[in-house]
Amino acid sequence: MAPKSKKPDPKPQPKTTTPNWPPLRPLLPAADLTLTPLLTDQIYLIRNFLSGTLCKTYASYLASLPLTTTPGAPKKDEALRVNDRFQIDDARFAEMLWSTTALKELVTTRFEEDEYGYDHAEDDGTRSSSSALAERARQLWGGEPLGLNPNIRIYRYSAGQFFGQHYDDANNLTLPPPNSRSKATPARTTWTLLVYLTSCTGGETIFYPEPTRANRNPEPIAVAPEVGMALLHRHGDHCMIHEGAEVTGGEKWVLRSDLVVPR
Ligand SMILES: O=C(O)CCC(=O)C(=O)O
Ligand SMILES: [Fe+2]
Repeated sequence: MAPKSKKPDPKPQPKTTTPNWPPLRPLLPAADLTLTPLLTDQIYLIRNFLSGTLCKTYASYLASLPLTTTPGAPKKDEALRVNDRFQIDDARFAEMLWSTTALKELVTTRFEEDEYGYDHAEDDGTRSSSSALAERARQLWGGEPLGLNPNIRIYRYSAGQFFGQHYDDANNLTLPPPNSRSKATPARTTWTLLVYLTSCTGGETIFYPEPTRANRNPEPIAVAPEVGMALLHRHGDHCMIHEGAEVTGGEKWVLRSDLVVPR
């Protein structure tokens, strides 16, 4: 009898390969976009951050990725959430999302334009000096913004799915060197970035302001997903408790990363 052939050595587990992300175009010109405060120092919106066409391309591309339904086994202290997720470390994509879109420009130089509905720096004939602007940027973002967290998360919520109330943690990470001549940068996350790729019924991201003496019962702030809208909210020690409300119709697709500053 022929000897049993030896089982081939188990193949090394294939690492999840980096997605072949569709190009980030068409995009609206950065000049047409603004970073609008919803709650100063806490929540900002960029409407039309990604174009409708691009969001359609992305939602159908992302549906081809191996999303997994959570919860698997919910860990202690984890928010109750039910959605389909995909997660990948992709520094190149994070850098593209930061630099080729309007995000970098809005976050580093145009973050206060809309604070009073107009660009007040020019009113008295003076422009804020670039060092004053940089200082205000550091205050707001918790440091000089370097880019986005390479940890890219994709969520799909179908009807009945949601993300229960929670706080987002700040995380330490090391940004890879942009080229062979530079060094890796120790960094930390300070703000959450959510980009809504679809609209849906329900599915609002809802923030719950802390009661104060002046307002013991503040109204929750609900953001309804809009195609292509980006939302930035402060996280870590200054995070507001928030949730992703249950989707009642359609699908809610979200791309999640975080703003990163030096540590
Ligand atoms: O999907 C949402 O609306 C919220 C997501 C969220 O809170 C998170 O990713 O931490
Ligand atoms: Fe969150």
